[in-house]
Amino acid sequence: MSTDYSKELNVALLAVQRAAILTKQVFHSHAKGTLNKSDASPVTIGDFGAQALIIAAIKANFPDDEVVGEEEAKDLRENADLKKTVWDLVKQAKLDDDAAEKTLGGPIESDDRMLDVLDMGASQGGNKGRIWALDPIDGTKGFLRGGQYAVCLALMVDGDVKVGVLGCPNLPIDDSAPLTEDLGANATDSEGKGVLMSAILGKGADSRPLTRGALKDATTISMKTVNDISSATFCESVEAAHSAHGDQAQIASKLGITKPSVRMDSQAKYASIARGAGDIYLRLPVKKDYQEKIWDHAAGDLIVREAGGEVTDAQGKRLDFSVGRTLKNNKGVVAAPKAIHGKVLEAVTSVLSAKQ
Ligand SMILES: Nc1ncnc2c1ncn2[C@@H]1O[C@H](COP(=O)(O)O)[C@@H](OP(=O)(O)O)[C@H]1O
Ligand SMILES: [Mg+2]
Ligand SMILES: [Mg+2]
Ligand SMILES: [Mg+2]
Repeated sequence: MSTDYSKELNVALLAVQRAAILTKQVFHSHAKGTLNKSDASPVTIGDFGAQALIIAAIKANFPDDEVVGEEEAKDLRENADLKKTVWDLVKQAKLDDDAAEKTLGGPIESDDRMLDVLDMGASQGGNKGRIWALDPIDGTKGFLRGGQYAVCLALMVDGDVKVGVLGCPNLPIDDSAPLTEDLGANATDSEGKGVLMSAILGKGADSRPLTRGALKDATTISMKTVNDISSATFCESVEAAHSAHGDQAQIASKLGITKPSVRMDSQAKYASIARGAGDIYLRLPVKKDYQEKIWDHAAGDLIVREAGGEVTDAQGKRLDFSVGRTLKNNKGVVAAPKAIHGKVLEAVTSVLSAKQ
């Protein structure tokens, strides 16, 4: 096993690239096979298929690694039609490059094996050993609505994130494309779209086109220097239930920001600030008891930090990925370039303490 994580990164990049072939196919089809999960959030055939493909690739290369994946096979075990639909998609999703496809272990052998592989995402996480955090489609609501979504994969070792990859099919390839409101709605994966970002701890962050997932073609990315916070661009969730739009508007106004926020689904927010298309990402809790999921943050947290940012919770604590499937030690997320993070956090504290 490599100690510089280059093999892990290579596998993760290719696995995310392959999974995105599947999600893009579903994105363009009318029937997305949407089901509602027990917490009333949606899951689609794209989520199931992408999770199976990525776990298969991880297990082919690192059989002893564990995976904390968002989805499970239960619904497919109970519904033969759904299982067949997902299997038809999974069978077809292949990289053009034979050598790369071989690196991922080739296709999954059978539909039953696909279900077993999907269920290998049941790790409870923790602070010991090698554990991957996988969100096969982050921003499922955005995916369904034609907004941003991301295929997210990160490797943690002893609870610390070492490798992070975000595949964003609907973000511009061009790192300098401005972050505009229309990237949040009516997003497409037409020409010029589709970016794959990554980071290895201590080695910086990169971006490359999603169609070229290998290590080649990478450009280094970094956050923008913000000389005047009042001109910063801040982004937040589209879903008002996922973060407190009202509190975030007050924080922005305290910082003198007059531009409206850019709302977009998924970890595309982390990706966008990491490359300086936006500057600040705020995610303040709506419900006190909601615990953020590690797969919603692991890759983005590392990519932003490696691009020169700081990511904390609303109290200024680093996100703690070592305590299970959720970030139970943290509330909220505040991500910004290192130089201004302290000022942003001051505004967060002042707005939140005024609410008590
Ligand atoms: N009440 C809540 N507060 C915060 N996040 C929530 C939430 N309910 C669901 N989520 C998470 O928000 C994620 C999407 O984040 P965003 O709002 O930034 O697009 C969802 O990921 P999935 O779409 O993978 O399920 C889900 O895990
Ligand atoms: Mg979900
Ligand atoms: Mg998610
Ligand atoms: Mg998801």
